[in-house]
Amino acid sequence: MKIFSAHQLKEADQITLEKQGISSVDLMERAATLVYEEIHRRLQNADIPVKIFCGIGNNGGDGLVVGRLLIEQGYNVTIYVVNYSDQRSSEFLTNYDRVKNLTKNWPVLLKSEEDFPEISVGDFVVDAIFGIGLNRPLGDWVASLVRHINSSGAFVLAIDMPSGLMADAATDPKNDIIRASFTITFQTPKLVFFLPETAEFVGDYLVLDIGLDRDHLLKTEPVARLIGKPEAKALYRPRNKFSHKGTYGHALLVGGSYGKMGSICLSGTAALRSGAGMLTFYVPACGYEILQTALPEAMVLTDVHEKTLSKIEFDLDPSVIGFGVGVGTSKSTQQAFEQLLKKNKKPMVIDADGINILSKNKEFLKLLPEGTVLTPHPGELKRLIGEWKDDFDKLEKARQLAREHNLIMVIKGAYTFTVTSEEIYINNSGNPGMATAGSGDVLTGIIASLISQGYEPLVAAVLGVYLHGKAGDLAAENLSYEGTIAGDIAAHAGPAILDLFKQDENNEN
Ligand SMILES: NC(=O)C1=CN([C@@H]2O[C@H](COP(=O)(O)OP(=O)(O)OC[C@H]3O[C@@H](n4cnc5c(N)ncnc54)[C@H](OP(=O)(O)O)[C@@H]3O)[C@@H](O)[C@H]2O)[C@@H](O)CC1
Ligand SMILES: Nc1ncnc2c1ncn2[C@@H]1O[C@H](COP(=O)(O)OP(=O)(O)O)[C@@H](O)[C@H]1O
Ligand SMILES: [K+]
Repeated sequence: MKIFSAHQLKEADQITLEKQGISSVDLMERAATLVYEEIHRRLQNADIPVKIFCGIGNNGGDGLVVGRLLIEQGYNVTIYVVNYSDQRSSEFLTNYDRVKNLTKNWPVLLKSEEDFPEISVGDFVVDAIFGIGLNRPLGDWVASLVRHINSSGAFVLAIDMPSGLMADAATDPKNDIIRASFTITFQTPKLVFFLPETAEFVGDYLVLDIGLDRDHLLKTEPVARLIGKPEAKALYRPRNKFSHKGTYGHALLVGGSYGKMGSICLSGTAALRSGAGMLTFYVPACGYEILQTALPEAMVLTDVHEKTLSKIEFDLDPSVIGFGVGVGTSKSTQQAFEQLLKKNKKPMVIDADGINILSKNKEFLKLLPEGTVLTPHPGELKRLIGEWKDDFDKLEKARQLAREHNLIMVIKGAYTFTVTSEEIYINNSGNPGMATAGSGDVLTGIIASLISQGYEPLVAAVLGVYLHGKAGDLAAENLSYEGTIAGDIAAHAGPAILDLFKQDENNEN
């Protein structure tokens, strides 16, 4: 699914109005009617107080329409107008009159803190104060209204965006932002729904297709793409009946150290479980028996050194090299990595201490082959690109590094972002059960495996991240979040591939 900026959405609104020959009041009616239907479907005429807080722009206009439709349906609704300015939009005004015509009363006007109504835990609050038009922090009393709503404990449904968040810019965490229980958003989710600093304000979200012009949206380059099952399925390439193990490449995983051989074992298991034709480990000598025993399908080459890597030399022609898992950052390992980079031309996936070594030796970056995939978690990323001011700054810095060295940056998190010099892909699978030691090692193995099978590194990263998350989801279905460990994620890589072709009841990933 494409993610558009506020500017792009406003442009699409305009084009839609022209092409469909409708007014913006009509489009607002259409969009807000869909919101009303969702609310009505959930509340089923329950007798709970519905309190709708409307701004004076078009987000407020949506709130007025929703309020009118709920009143017509017999709900117990109070509409409040958050009168932060006199510049009411014309769509707001049209719907303001429509509410008056229906109820014979004007909505309740809020102009300062003294006007705030009581909000009880059992109320159903609708936040229609600001949508994608917010472009600066909330003013004084509006900010305290947001605090008032947040501290009420009531269920809060945000229309389009939680008020206080901007669609495509960072919000200072000190600012007040509606903490929505649920957000119903129009046409596409917004970028801030997925960023660690802002995602928590959105709650669960639902995207409503409000019928913006399809042709225009199709040809508009989005700010990011959300990768769910349909997108992942489109990337998957089925196997040829007459293929053999050579068709699916030979993955070489270099890493491990004394006491950390499990990490590379997890990567290797995931690599084979996601389809690599052959797998060789290159590890310190102490890993030999461990790996031959734990994963008999793999071959093992060893370093002369017992506990850490000191010289990476092998007589095979790998399709991909995965480096860094459990490898440590000793001086000799750093040197061995440098020597490997100097002679290697094969695609690479670099994780964990491999990234830490790059951070300590920035000059190694220019030795990386084109399209190298780096898979940092936030700590590793910080060592690599330095501190960031906010999530947008982080994305920009990651993008700059990607551009400078032709890299694919897989920034891991609850929503993993894959960033190239041009594009952003946001993964929509995975769960908190994956916050467990070694789950990142599994991802390294899956991405290396897909590259070894012939997928382009970017496709391997995007599809690999999706399959990894889905494998975590399938594992947690049987084992619970708490009971899922990294090995279970690796074991479910195959079921995650099978799941691409399963029809879902609710059409979600
Ligand atoms: N036909 C359509 O277009 C459709 C639109 N739809 C709905 O419209 C929503 C966007 O509406 P909107 O553009 O009117 O912006 P909204 O978020 O209501 O803000 C109002 C104005 O407030 C201002 N402002 C900004 N920050 C401020 C601040 N901190 N403190 C005070 N004022 C501030 C700023 O104006 P400014 O002062 O910058 O000139 C801004 O314009 C969208 O989210 C969706 O819900 C749907 O109905 C689908 C069809
Ligand atoms: N809450 C979560 N939701 C979805 N995925 C998660 C969550 N927590 C962790 N993950 C995923 O688990 C993996 C953790 O990787 P990492 O931090 O490198 O772990 P390790 O170093 O233990 O292998 C990442 O792919 C990340 O996206
Ligand atoms: K809102």
